[in-house]
Amino acid sequence: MTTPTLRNFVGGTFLDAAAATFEKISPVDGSLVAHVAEADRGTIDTAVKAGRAALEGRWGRFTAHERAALLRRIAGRIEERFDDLLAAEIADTGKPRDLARDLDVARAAANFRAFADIIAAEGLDSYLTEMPDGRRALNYALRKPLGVVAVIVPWNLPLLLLTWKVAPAIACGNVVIVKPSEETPSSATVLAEIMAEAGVPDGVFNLVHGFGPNSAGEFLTTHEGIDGITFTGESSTGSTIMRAAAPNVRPVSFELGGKNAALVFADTDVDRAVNGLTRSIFTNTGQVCLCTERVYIERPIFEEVAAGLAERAKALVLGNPWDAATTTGPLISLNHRKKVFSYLERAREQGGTAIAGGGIPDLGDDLAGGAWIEPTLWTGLSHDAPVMREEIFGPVAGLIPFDTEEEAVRLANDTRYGLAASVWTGDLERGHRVAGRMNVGISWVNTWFMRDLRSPFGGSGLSGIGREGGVHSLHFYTEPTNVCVNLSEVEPA
Ligand SMILES: NC(=O)C1=CN([C@@H]2O[C@H](COP(=O)(O)OP(=O)(O)OC[C@H]3O[C@@H](n4cnc5c(N)ncnc54)[C@H](O)[C@@H]3O)[C@@H](O)[C@H]2O)C=CC1
Ligand SMILES: O=C(O)/C=C/C=C(\O)C(=O)O
Repeated sequence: MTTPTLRNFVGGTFLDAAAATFEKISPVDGSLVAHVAEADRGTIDTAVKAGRAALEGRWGRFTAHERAALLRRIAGRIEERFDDLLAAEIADTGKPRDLARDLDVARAAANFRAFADIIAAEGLDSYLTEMPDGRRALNYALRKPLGVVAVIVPWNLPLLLLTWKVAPAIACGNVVIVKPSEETPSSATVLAEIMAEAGVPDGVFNLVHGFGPNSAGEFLTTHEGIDGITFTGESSTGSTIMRAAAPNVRPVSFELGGKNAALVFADTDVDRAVNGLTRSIFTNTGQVCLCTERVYIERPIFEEVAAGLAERAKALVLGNPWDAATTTGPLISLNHRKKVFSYLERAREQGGTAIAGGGIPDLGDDLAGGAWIEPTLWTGLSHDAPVMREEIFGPVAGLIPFDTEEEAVRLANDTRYGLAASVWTGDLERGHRVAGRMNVGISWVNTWFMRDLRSPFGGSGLSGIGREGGVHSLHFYTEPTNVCVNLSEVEPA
């Protein structure tokens, strides 16, 4: 089979020529997945112009009802092209087939349907105003699209995160220029085809490939024609993008890293907690911003929970993503493995004990070139160890005992991140109380990653700015114009 060349999609057309291309390498075995056309400044400029033309043309006159119908057509087409998206996502990430099927691709369709429903149901923010002198007025806020929105996403859940932003942006009448991660260009390219097939007007969805600094990412975020930026990725990249947005005072929505804690109380159902924690530590090889990397366990059940988790970690099956038995894929790249492995080395140097994993597995010659790493759990580390403080973004967590609820809350909140937490307890009153005290955007009780797309999603501190989801997305992707109509017959002189 010939290696595909993935192209930029601008103004409704896949562009033929690109000055430069780069290679996408499989994290499963190091093989070549695709050649990818890198967008230069000129390509970004053409995309901005195509977007602006769409806003000024037919797209700018679409009603909310028409946009909702379009989103539903896109969702339907995603389902028809399900197998292509699945293959693309697996080729780029190496994630297990069942995970890509049930999470990534399924959520892509769900994202479009959810925002079709949300935009169709959206009402106006309105007030009947009564002035002290007896005059009355009707105040209502019209919501207008921001305009040309830059969408920049990472490699961990490429299609899920892309559609999580594209769906509400389009629902609100914007045009988008999306830049997937250089590590995961394939599913976004299939999505561009789907957009055309679903009848999205030219220029509404534009796709540019490339890297961050001195490449498509930087060219996009610094372009004067961009009206807003939505980004998911590393906190330091968010900071760079914020600087890029500053000269033109553009709004940003950031979903950044996390160092998420789980609090396990002695009154919990241990089997249930171990099930949930196994998912929360190891799903997608720990490469979900919501994954648990710190587990605080009440002392009386520490050994039991640690043993249960270690047993489950050792039972995970690493291997070919298409094998039904595989539960765990590789990390995204050898480069990322180097970073994750450095935490394992440091944990060992600092006296940690790996009760599961701790190294690089030998999966045979076929997979020797892949970015594999063992699911790893540490005990014996202090709360100040890098494994307990810094975002690792891999299948690695540290377990630490605690003695009181107050101590557990203090440890969990002792971080500059503020994305997610989970609380495991048989006492629901305690569950509500502790979940509410977590300084995070998302706090789960006796579960993890159970999403309602209408609820606010995002983090505080180093974990982000703003919330997306439901009406929160509509607020980011629109600019309100308040209209005040005097209902009285008089106007004071
Ligand atoms: N959701 C999350 O919390 C995620 C966190 N990470 C963390 O980030 C680390 C690095 O992963 P990367 O994919 O390299 O994250 P990253 O933040 O560097 O990249 C995310 C996206 O931003 C783009 N980008 C990078 N620099 C940019 C710039 N200056 N201007 C505009 N766009 C730019 C990238 O090309 C990519 O599309 C991981 O090891 C992990 O710790 C990674 C992915 C998701
Ligand atoms: O469910 C979502 O909308 C998002 C989940 C995960 C991330 O945002 C991430 O890993 O970055």
